Amino acid sequence: MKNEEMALLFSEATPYIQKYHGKTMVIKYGGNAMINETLKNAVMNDLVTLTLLGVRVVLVHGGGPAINEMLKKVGVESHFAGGLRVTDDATMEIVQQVLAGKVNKDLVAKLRGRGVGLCGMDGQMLRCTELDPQLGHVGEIVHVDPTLISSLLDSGYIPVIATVGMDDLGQAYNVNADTAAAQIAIALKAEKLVSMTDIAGLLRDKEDEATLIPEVEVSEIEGYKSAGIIAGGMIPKIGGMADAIYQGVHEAVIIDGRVPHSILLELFSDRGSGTRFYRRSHHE
Ligand SMILES: Nc1ncnc2c1ncn2[C@@H]1O[C@H](COP(=O)(O)OP(=O)(O)O)[C@@H](O)[C@H]1O
Ligand SMILES: CC(=O)N[C@@H](CCC(=O)OP(=O)(O)O)C(=O)O
Repeated sequence: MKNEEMALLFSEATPYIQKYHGKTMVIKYGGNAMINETLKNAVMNDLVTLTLLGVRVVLVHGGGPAINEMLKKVGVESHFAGGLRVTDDATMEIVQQVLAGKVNKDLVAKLRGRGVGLCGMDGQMLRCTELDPQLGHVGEIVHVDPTLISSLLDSGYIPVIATVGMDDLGQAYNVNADTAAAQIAIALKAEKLVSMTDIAGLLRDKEDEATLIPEVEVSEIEGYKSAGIIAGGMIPKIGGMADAIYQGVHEAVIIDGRVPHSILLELFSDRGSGTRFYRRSHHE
């Protein structure tokens, strides 16, 4: 990069650095975008950069593919309904082991001493009840207690959260990571919710990236749903985006986690990518 380009980059970033300084950002990193170690390392490096720029970063992670792999290894069959994993006792055990164990600690290890790995059971952060008896131990979040997250942020750490919650009796629940990230963002009164996934954003035709929908006004979501555009893992993702916007999170976007440094480009440049959600009355 030429010196001039470098200088331009910094001057373009300055207003954004100012805007996000001291603000809370909830970043959801989907299992499907954890393609390889190099990319995971790059994403975690970017999160450290964000904290050095004064952003209060909360990482909420998925791990669907890693759960699938382990379930296959131990011979437990798995099904999804409406984008959610049907979770019986055996599945719940694996979800807890993989999500709150391996996936969580692998990410913590890449945050160069700044990460603290937690799951929704810690500090009763994600209090759950059963969402639907047909889905088994899939949790509906009834309360988010952000105390533990806030105290870690105040101490300069990056909380790394696996979305396993529990009820008052200690029963574990499997919570979709996008749903949890949105509820956590709401409870923290976050400035921004970013979901990093393995696709360019919400597409009209999911096989064709040229059909990217760059902006969605939240009241349009129902129309997209009835047109069958939103399917599979996109269902809880879009639901989370809408909840966040309706409940006071200022910005919510889905970006392509496979693109190197997509999070830095989204936050600090004019080249916003992916799909941005907004509410008309709040649209600048
Ligand atoms: N309209 C759509 N636009 C984009 N992706 C879609 C759409 N409908 C369904 N999808 C699917 O949603 C997937 C992303 O959700 P998911 O697999 O849960 O990823 P993550 O692990 O990042 O949460 C995409 O890879 C795509 O296959
Ligand atoms: C209830 C439910 O579906 N839970 C998810 C939790 C992990 C997740 O959401 O991971 P991704 O973000 O990688 O999809 C699951 O069991 O796969």
